[in-house]
Amino acid sequence: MELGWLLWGTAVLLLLHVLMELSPSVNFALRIGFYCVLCLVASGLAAAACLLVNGGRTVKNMRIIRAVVRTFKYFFGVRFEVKGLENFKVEGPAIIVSNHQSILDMMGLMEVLPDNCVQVGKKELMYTGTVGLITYLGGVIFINRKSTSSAKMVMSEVAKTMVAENVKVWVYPEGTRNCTGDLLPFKKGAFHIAVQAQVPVIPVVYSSFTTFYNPKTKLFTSGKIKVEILPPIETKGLTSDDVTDLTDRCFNTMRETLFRLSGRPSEAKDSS
Ligand SMILES: CCCCCCCCCCCCCCCCC(=O)SCCNC(=O)CCNC(=O)[C@H](O)C(C)(C)COP(=O)(O)OP(=O)(O)OC[C@H]1O[C@@H](n2cnc3c(N)ncnc32)[C@H](O)[C@@H]1OP(=O)(O)O
Ligand SMILES: CCCCCCCC/C=C\CCCCCCCC(=O)OC[C@@H](O)COP(=O)(O)O
Repeated sequence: MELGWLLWGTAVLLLLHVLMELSPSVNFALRIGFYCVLCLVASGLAAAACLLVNGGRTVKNMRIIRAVVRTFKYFFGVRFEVKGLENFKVEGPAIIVSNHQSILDMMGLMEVLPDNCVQVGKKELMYTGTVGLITYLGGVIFINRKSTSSAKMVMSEVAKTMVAENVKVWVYPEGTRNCTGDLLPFKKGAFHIAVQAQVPVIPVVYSSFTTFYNPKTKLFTSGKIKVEILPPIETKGLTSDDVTDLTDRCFNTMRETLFRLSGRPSEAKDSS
């Protein structure tokens, strides 16, 4: 009886392996499916740990979430090469901005996440079962992207509480996932908060995933992600009139870094 199950199990695994070798789209679907199942199961377990250790919604839970998510890279053969971690060592609160390529970014986020740091996320994440529960318990700030006025109100409230509670806030200023190897224009919310709270902006750049991950071509193999934490950009003395300039400066620095980390010649070099 047990031998029968073992044989069936082996046969199913072999079949999946052959299918994955034969068809890139099956390979892609299975790997992404596995990632989602892993997130859902790990979130359930982490949520129980968070409730037992910290009792409810608090940024302290991010330490537990970070420890769990840091094991995910071994399942997918993803390696990280991190530079500039010392730039996170600024005293007190800060706004961290980074590029957002895929749902896989949660691995890169947790790889470098400093203590006392929460993220801004779309409110739809709350309805993803255990993943929604863990984002809630971790203190993620939910915004309604369909309502600019309510998103702006939440962001302005964040500018006040982050200073009072000494937390860093991680924002994806592109506002959506973008896996093209370039950046989308930045939305200004993160930079408004930084100026309102008079806290530095710390840019973080992840190299392009396109060599090992591309949902359009159904590519998902193992690969290396370079991460660079750039020096903080001070905002002391800046006013709302300076937000556009601050946004542009940050965008240009991050775009140059993205191209350098991804081995793509920058526009300036292109035209020369
Ligand atoms: C254990 C296992 C676990 C496994 C799972 C792991 C889970 C781990 C937990 C971690 C979870 C992380 C979750 C990450 C989720 C990532 C996301 O969801 S990304 C999507 C959501 N994020 C964002 O959208 C952030 C960036 N967006 C912005 O900053 C936007 O500006 C906005 C505030 C949302 C508003 O956007 P929009 O409505 O599109 O309007 P704009 O064009 O940007 O702005 C209009 C206008 O208003 C000005 N303005 C913007 N903000 C402010 C402000 N705070 N104060 C004053 N004015 C503001 C802006 O300048 C524009 O005016 P202008 O004249 O054109 O300049
Ligand atoms: C009971 C309901 C069950 C629902 C099950 C849903 C399954 C979801 C399972 C796993 C998902 C793992 C995702 C980890 C968190 C990813 C956060 C993220 O990257 O969100 C994307 C968002 O930033 C940008 O959104 P868009 O690019 O604008 O879109």
